[in-house]
Order: sequence, then structure tokens, then C-alpha cells
Amino acid sequence: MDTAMEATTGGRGAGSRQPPGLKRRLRRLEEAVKTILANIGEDPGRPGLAQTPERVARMYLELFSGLGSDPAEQLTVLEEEGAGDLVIVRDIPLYSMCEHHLIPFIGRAHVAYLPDQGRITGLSKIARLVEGYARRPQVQERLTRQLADAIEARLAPRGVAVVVEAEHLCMVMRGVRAHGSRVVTVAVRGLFASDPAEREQVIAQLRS
Ligand SMILES: Nc1nc2c(ncn2[C@@H]2O[C@H](COP(=O)(O)OP(=O)(O)OP(=O)(O)O)[C@@H](O)[C@H]2O)c(=O)[nH]1
Ligand SMILES: [Zn+2]
Repeated sequence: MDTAMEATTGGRGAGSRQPPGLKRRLRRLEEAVKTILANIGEDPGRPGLAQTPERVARMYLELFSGLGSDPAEQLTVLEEEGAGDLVIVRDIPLYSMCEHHLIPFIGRAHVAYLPDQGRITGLSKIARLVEGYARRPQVQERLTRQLADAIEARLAPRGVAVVVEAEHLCMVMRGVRAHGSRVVTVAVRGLFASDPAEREQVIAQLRS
């Protein structure tokens, strides 16, 4: 985690220089990509691949930029007197990386929460939360749970429900080659966990 922290905390201020750790990590990633290319039977020296290790190194830091920060901190708490009705944000795009194979799983997240005492969050913040947890090596169940836990911890709502629907390229491009299969995961907290009728209703709304 220490090295991940370097990448995400470095270079934030205007004109600030990259921390030395970041350059070293990029160089090591480039070396690793060259090693992969050589060992799959490619020639890392051929012109078409000349920039590839550097490009892939930068891409990996982007794809895994959710490491080393706490996405829950992005959930600002707004006090809106009287806000107590269900809030649903559906179809949030999701691009994450399966931690078993390091290839993408792609889908949508749907989030609902029932505010308590007028505590709500900015709507964009929920999409930011999804991005923060998605940009790291993941499994879908943990991602789903982390989204529900973050909203519960920050907003202390009466209930939270999260549904994630995704296609795992590790199940499609390789292995079992289950084309068209979709994985659906659900996490519920508060009222949606304790009351089966409420749970059923909110999940139906999220999946409709
Ligand atoms: N529960 C869960 N499993 C996942 C997720 N992403 C990938 N997997 C599974 O992780 C498992 C890894 O199993 P292994 O047997 O170690 O790896 P493998 O030989 O490549 O497995 P196959 O994919 O069956 O060929 C596979 O069953 C994947 O389908 C995820 O988000 N959640
Ligand atoms: Zn996988």
C-alpha cells in the first residue's frame, strides 16, 4: 500500500514534481511489460511495440488509481431538511479489474438509500464512489459490499441497497467462455436488510 500511496498522493499541487517513487514504479512496470511480451513469444524490440511498455505502465497506474485513497471520503454530507424519501441512482457505469486474472469486468451499479434526518449526498458523489472502488484489483462481491458500507458509514441512512451487474471477461474471453453470462451481486443494509418486503421492493426497483 505504501507504494500505491506514492502514486495517488504525488503530483497533486499545481507545479508539484512527481515523487521519485512514481518514476521508479513506472520504470519497473515497463520492465514487467517487456518481460511479458518476451515470454508470450513477441519481440519487444519490434517497432510497433516500441512505446507499448511505457503506455501500459501509465495505463496500469490509471486503472488502479483507486488504491491508496479512501473513496468514502468523497461522499460529502449535505443537510437538506425534510429529505427522507428514497434516492435511487441507477446505471452508473462500472469498469473494474478482476483480481484473479487482471482483466476487466464491466457493468453497471445501481444504488438506493433512504436518508435519515435530512442527510443526503451530492448525486455525482455516488458515481465517484463507484469509480474509487472499481479502480483497483477487485472481486464483484467486495466492490458491492464496499459501496453499501461507505454509504452507511458516511450518511447513516435508514437503509442502503446496492446492486451490481457485470460481465467478467475472464469468463467470456477465456476459461469457461460463458458468453452472455452476467453476474449480479446485492448488498443491503439497515431497513433493507431487516425487512424482507422492503428488500424485495427496493431490489426490484434497482433491477427494473
Ligand atoms: N466470486 C468471484 N469470483 C470471481 C470474480 N472474478 C473472477 N472470479 C473467479 O475466480 C476464480 C479463479 O479460479 P481459479 O481456479 O483459481 O482460476 P482459473 O483456473 O483461471 O479458473 P477458470 O476461470 O475456471 O478457468 C474463477 O472461478 C473466476 O471465475 C469475482 O468478482 N467474484
Ligand atoms: Zn477473473
